[in-house]
Amino acid sequence: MSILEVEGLRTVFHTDKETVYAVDGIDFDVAAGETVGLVGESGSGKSVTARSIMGLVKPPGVIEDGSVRFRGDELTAGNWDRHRGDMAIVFQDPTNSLNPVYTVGNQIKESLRIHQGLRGREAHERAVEHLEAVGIPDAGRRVDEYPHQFSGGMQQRAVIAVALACDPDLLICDEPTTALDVTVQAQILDLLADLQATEDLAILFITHDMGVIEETTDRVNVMYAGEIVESAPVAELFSNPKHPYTKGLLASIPGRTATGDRLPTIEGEVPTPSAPAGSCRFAPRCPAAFDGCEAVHPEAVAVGEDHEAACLLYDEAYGETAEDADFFGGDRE
Ligand SMILES: Nc1ncnc2c1ncn2[C@@H]1O[C@H](COP(=O)(O)OP(=O)(O)OP(=O)(O)O)[C@@H](O)[C@H]1O
Ligand code: NI
Repeated sequence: MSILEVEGLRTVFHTDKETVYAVDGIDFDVAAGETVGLVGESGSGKSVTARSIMGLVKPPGVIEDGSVRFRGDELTAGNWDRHRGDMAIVFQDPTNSLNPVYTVGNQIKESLRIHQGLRGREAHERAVEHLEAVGIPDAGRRVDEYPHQFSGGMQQRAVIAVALACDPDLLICDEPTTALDVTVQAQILDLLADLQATEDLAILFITHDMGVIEETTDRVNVMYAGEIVESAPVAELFSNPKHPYTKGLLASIPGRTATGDRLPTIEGEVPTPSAPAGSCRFAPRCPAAFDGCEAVHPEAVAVGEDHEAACLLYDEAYGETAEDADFFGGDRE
């Protein structure tokens, strides 16, 4: 059963200069106990998606269209408060998530008080348990320490403990390991996998790193300039990528392409979507683009079992005219 359903979500920013279609009509679901990935380069709309789900979009941003349902309850009708303890979010930088003037324990206890009505001794003991559960050694002592006394990795563990103290069903992780060094990053990913198994958590995992996606997720949504351009179960996406953008992201994983010491990367960067999509937003960077791509907006079509891509190469009406070349270094010498 899906606990989160996102349908036709459109979140725009009305700035003085232009309207930014940061999230432009996306659909995806997260089932109970499942880890769903949202991957794309910087500026593709991942964080705005997370904020939209959590009800954290602030002016000049507005959810203009679509639906976000938590266990069937429409959140965009202003119902976020009813689900405050059901969903939690962990951001990239733990230093911004922890309050420097309170002990780590007090921040967990605050969450326990609000969401579970626990106080005093009971809250204290539970806070220690939460720190132990996220792998903080000597938790009974460290519960009374301040965030600055924790290393970066320990701070992110503490942030996760605070998030879990409200006993959520859905945890959104927005680049939770990007600010950490590689070893610590791996430890945090292991921790999330363990927690998911023990707490039966659903996780929406946001990252720009395809390597992390492969290790962490069950299902992947690839995002580009406000749109989901491909979605599939993780093994299918990695063995049988369809969208040229996905192929480009995969080719940039170190060690994945056969030879050569230079990583093939996609040239250019994600454009700011400042007009409704009338064409493929990836076309200007796409090695497989053909005439139709600049004129027609591609809709998502089935390209395999439980696998969709929004690319004219796979649209019956257009794909015939294009050549499905093996670009991005498939057989590079
Ligand atoms: N407050 C804002 N005002 C105007 N535009 C915004 C605002 N916040 C985000 N955007 C725009 O929305 C788009 C998506 O941004 P978002 O932060 O969601 O990207 P992202 O995929 O999370 O990137 P990153 O990997 O860098 O975190 C970008 O074009 C960004 O400039
Ligand atoms: Ni982001």
